[in-house]
Amino acid sequence: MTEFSLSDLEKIVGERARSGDPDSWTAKLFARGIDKAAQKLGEEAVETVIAAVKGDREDLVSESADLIYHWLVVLGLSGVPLSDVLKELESRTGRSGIAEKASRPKG
Ligand SMILES: N=c1c2ncn([C@@H]3O[C@H](COP(=O)(O)OP(=O)(O)OP(=O)(O)O)[C@@H](O)[C@H]3O)c2ncn1[C@@H]1O[C@H](COP(=O)(O)O)[C@@H](O)[C@H]1O
Repeated sequence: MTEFSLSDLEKIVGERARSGDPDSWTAKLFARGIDKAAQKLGEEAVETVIAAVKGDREDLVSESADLIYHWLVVLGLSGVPLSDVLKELESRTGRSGIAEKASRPKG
């Protein structure tokens, strides 16, 4: 299991966005703004769906990586930290009772 996390990628995206490096895809996307970044996110989502429906495992992994990267770019451009999304997801575990069920003794 890799140690690499979404939080690591969020940091890289933030650093590359601020780098001004002409070779950086991240810096280019940030310069082009939210409309272009959101469009790319939509395209990667569609490509991920196609890979899943085709049952192409290799493409599904690759397109999922593109999707998550572009999603973090859109979050960054929108000023939404990843931690806000994780907090929202965490709050939903309580809503469904999964967290309580997991800690309850069996039997
Ligand atoms: N994870 C990614 C990542 N996934 C996809 N991409 C880029 O996303 C782009 C999408 O490719 P497409 O073919 O869909 O787009 P395109 O045809 O080139 O562009 P358009 O014609 O649609 O405008 C490609 O240029 C990919 O290289 C990524 N670019 C960067 N990262 C991460 O960001 C880091 C910093 O990258 P740079 O900002 O490029 O230094 C990298 O080390 C990676 O960790």
